[in-house]
Amino acid sequence: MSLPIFLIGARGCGKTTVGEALSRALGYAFTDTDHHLQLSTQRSVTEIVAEEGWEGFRARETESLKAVTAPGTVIATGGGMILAEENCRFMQEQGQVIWLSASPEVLAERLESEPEAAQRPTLTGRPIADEMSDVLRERAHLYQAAAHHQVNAMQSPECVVEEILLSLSLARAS
Ligand SMILES: Nc1ncnc2c1ncn2[C@@H]1O[C@H](COP(=O)(O)OP(=O)(O)O)[C@@H](O)[C@H]1O
Ligand SMILES: O=C(O)C1=C[C@@H](OP(=O)(O)O)[C@@H](O)[C@H](O)C1
Ligand SMILES: [Mg+2]
Repeated sequence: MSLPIFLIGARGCGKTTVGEALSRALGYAFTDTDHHLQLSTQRSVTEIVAEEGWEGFRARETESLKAVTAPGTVIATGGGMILAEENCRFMQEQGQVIWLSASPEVLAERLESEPEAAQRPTLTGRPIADEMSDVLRERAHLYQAAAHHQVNAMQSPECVVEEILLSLSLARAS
């Protein structure tokens, strides 16, 4: 059985972009917890947060994670998925968890050039570069603790996919 692969990491690290490419390389299905949430509620992340607050969004995010998890699937999670211990435990038990790691400067640069406001309402109300520093300071240890493998997300999506495939094959061989 092919265990699901969960991609975790901060906004802009490439979970959605790399996840699609990884699924093609493996012949797996691809799914994204935020896309699932948007389809099932017919609302954007920004609309859900405006109507239900972050607490409401986080509860829906946990439901979404469980709904999309299946064998032979690459799952791009939202950047805050690791905030709930329940989600971390679930991902670790169900499959392989990969952290796409990048510096706050690289993340901010990507998000400034393509903000996708409907997907990414502000988390702190601060300018994006400051927000990404704050977020990584708070969350880096959570990404690290949740992940089976850490990969460098500051390279082309093709190279990130290669590094993930290498990590998975090395883990299988050991
Ligand atoms: N490895 C990469 N190199 C350069 N740009 C990237 C890379 N991965 C993603 N991007 C760009 O960064 C932005 C955020 O990517 P996305 O996949 O939506 O990240 P996430 O799902 O982790 O928030 C998009 O504009 C995407 O094209
Ligand atoms: O970091 C976060 O808390 C969030 C990241 C977003 O997903 P991406 O990481 O795919 O942008 C989305 O789930 C929501 O805006 C919250
Ligand atoms: Mg995404």
